[in-house]
Amino acid sequence: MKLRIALLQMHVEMGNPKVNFAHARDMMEKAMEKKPDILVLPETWNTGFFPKENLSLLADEEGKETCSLLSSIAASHGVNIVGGTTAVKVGQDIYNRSYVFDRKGDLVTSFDKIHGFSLSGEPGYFRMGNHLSHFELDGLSCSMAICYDIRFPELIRREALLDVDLFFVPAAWPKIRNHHWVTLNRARAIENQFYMACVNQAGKSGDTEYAGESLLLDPWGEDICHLEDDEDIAFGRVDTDVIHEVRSRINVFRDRRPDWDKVE
Ligand SMILES: NC(=O)CCC(=O)C(=O)O
Repeated sequence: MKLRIALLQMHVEMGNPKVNFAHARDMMEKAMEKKPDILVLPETWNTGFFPKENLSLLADEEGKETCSLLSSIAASHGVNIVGGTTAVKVGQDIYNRSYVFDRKGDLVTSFDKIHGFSLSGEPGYFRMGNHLSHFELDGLSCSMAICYDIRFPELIRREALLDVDLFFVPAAWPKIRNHHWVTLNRARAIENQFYMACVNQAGKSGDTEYAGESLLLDPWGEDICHLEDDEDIAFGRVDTDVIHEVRSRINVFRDRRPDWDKVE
């Protein structure tokens, strides 16, 4: 199976959801000129990561505005959308949440970021998730982690054991640690032998300069496409035959020792 992925490396205006919703719509419409099968957005593209003074006022109530926009673009263009994340308010709680829509505009799944980035105080503002994500798009087995989550290989491996073909990573990763962003994503792709669609914010948002460097990695950890630091859209192809080829040459899923903790 072969699918074309569009990585929407977006600049996000801190604390300005109105501007960001309009901008996300424009970028999705622009990406659709090349008719990809899946659109992928970055982390917290509605509010920025994240406006501490008024997050509760700015977060999307029940995710309604996010879902309405993503669902309408998905249905009108017949495209799958991995909607990055938005700050979503449910009752008194705020989640860093991803919504995924299929080509009909139906909600496939939602997923909440698991590890709060304590350096930015995220756990004090967001309620973190407790569930793995696993879903299908056009018959492709998919999963996801959000930004800081990629520093936790034990989480990604648990997801990978669900026989994942394509792993998504929406992020708001600063330029100051861009080598961590690229290296960690590449390592996760190599060790789990799946494709990774990693989409970061670009440019300055609030006080932070984001790395950009969104990338589509193949199961050898090689770049299929790799953006620079400016806002941009990249396109690349995922081919499940490549996954089978890689796993038949070095079959870590067959050779692994889940009983390792009993080895002396
Ligand atoms: N948005 C984030 O989770 C930032 C993570 C990050 O900057 C890091 O892990 O380094």
